Amino acid sequence: MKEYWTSLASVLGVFAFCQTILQAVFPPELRFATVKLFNKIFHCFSSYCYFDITEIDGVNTNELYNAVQLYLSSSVSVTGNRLSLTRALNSSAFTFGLANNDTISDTFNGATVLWEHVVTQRQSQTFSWRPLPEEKRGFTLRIRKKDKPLILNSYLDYVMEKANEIRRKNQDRLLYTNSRGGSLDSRGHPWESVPFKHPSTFDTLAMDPEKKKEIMEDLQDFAKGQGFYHRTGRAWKRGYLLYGPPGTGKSSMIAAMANYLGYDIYDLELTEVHNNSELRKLLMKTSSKSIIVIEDIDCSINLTNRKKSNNGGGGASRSYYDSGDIRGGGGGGGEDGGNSITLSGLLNFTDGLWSCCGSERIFVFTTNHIEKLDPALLRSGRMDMHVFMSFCSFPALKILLRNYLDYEEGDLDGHVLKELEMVVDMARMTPADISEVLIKNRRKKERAVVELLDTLKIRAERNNNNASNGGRAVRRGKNDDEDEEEEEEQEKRALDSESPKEESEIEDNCNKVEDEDEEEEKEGDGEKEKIK
Ligand SMILES: Nc1ncnc2c1ncn2[C@@H]1O[C@H](COP(=O)(O)OP(=O)(O)OP(=O)(O)O)[C@@H](O)[C@H]1O
Ligand SMILES: [Mg+2]
Repeated sequence: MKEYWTSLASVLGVFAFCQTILQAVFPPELRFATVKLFNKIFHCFSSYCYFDITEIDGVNTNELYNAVQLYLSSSVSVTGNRLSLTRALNSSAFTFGLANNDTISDTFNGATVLWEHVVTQRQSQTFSWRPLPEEKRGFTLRIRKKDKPLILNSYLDYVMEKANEIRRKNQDRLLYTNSRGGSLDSRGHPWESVPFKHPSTFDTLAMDPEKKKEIMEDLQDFAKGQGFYHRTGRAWKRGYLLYGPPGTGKSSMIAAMANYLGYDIYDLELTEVHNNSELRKLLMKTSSKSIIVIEDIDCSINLTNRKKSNNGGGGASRSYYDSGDIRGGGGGGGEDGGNSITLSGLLNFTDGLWSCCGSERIFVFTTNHIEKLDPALLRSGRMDMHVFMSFCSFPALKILLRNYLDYEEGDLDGHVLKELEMVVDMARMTPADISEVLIKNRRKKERAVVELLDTLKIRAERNNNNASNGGRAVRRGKNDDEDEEEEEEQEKRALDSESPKEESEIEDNCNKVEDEDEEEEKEGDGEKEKIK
């Protein structure tokens, strides 16, 4: 035993001596080259090749890393022994993942591959312009050399496709916002995200069925149109402009689109963007299969060369200038601090070369005042589809009755339906107004219909009277904003003063229905007693 320890000590001694000589004689570059050479020799004799898929690729987040993580989460949950388990904030689903530095094998077309999740601590002295995550994460894929030409590309395509499928199936889509201003998070993202759970779908959306069908088909064509866009040399993107009065379902339509296609939403708050280059960076950080939304575009950018100052209502704390710029009120640049996005910057965002960095993206702009938009924004090819979200029509009303009261076409009395049809267009009520009436009385369906009919009739009559007092409307117009605003104010005040009357009338009618209900109940009780 003693002899064994003596020989071990002498071997270690010789090894240490050689190392000291090596360090003393050879410079570090040579030592590094020697290690590299050894590695090369080792790889020559190894029958495997390795591919590193790092989480952050230079400055961008590597889409493949996220896809692999998702793809493995589905297979890991079944087979793995050691799993990492996460649940994102507000998310309903648990996600299984490969634990740090753990491995899992997978088979594809008869070949076996091995995935390793590699997590290492980032060295603190690493210099970076922005804060980096403390850990460096990545996956290493090991494939037999002989399998590499056969499977590598098709396997990675398969992984990407599967990951997309899983995401869509999980319904785990994200709503991104740039409300943090220009600052980046530790992974270099300017966007913050929350799980997107808006329940609006094309089924619940009250609008003309023909128009709805057209939009759904257009979306389907777009989603399946990779080949078409490639063949025709067009960027794989599409623009929608949704316009119409408040409460007609523009935002609901965006949610329905996202739910229909399974896309994420990027809700771009222009008032938080300080200049064109920041806008471009935001665009670069959006992923494919997403909808990029700018709501109330007419309020975010001055397109009419009118001087107007905004006192900060509704989050639009900006001043507007003749140049068509918007300047960041809170951007620290003051009026002339150089913080501005221009209309051309915005057009480049949707249409220029930068708009193609990524694919399969839909741009949606919404506005209540299409007439205020610059023709450049409306030019054909820029916003491919202009969708007018109108006041509630009769077909849309039927959808609301079905959704809120569970009334199908034949359930309602034909006479009531006819009456509804006659007044609904003239009433010019938005689906939002109508759903308010319905939701208030959803437990008493008949009362809901009576109240709705009364409200529609009163509104229709008022609109009729207003139309016959047309002189007022002619006097207005002339592009005089102050007049316009004052008239809006007056109408609002008139509306307010009318509403008590409306309510009392409606109340009377509803009381009638309630009395009838009570009588019916009494009769019913009487009958029950008789049966007893
Ligand atoms: N077409 C519609 N179909 C179903 N519900 C609707 C529709 N339009 C409005 N609503 C209801 O009214 C609410 C407000 O609608 P929404 O926010 O989509 O309107 P909007 O057109 O985006 O309004 P704004 O111009 O003020 O942003 C929705 O939550 C929804 O319940
Ligand atoms: Mg909206």
